[in-house]
Amino acid sequence: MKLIDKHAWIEIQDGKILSTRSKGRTKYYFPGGKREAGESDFEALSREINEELSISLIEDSTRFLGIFQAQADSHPDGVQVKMTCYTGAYTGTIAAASEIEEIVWLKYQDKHLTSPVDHIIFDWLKERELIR
Ligand SMILES: Nc1nc2c([nH]c(=O)n2[C@H]2C[C@H](O)[C@@H](COP(=O)(O)OP(=O)(O)OP(=O)(O)O)O2)c(=O)[nH]1
Repeated sequence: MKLIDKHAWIEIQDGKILSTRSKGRTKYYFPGGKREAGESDFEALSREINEELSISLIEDSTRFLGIFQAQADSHPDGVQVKMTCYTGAYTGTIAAASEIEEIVWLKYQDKHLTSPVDHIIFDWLKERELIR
């Protein structure tokens, strides 16, 4: 089984969760990406988040949330994506950069606009009353 190992940043404000859409895509994804050789978890996460959202994550505030796995969107059946999710504070102003075309704040009822692994994350957050 092929496994795509990713880190993702979960940012909730006012009960809504930040999500992104890349150029040429229809589904919304949580921001993040794959580790490059030699990077720590925080280095990988903060690099990806800076590239996609133009902000800097603050290392001391970063907290592990959970690991979630499902079929990867836009890949053949059986390819799974594993998302290691973190929360954390940041400096700067969120603005779409590089491949990101759109940034949205989604409610639980918007879950269907996202990928399978994000459905699991939405349910997990809703059970804990972290999103509305
Ligand atoms: N960052 C992120 N990736 C996700 C989410 N849900 C989900 O299925 N993925 C999948 C989409 C990508 O097809 C897959 C592989 O990521 P990748 O880092 O290899 O993607 P990529 O930009 O090279 O895109 P791809 O052409 O391989 O699809 O991870 C999500 O919420 N956030």
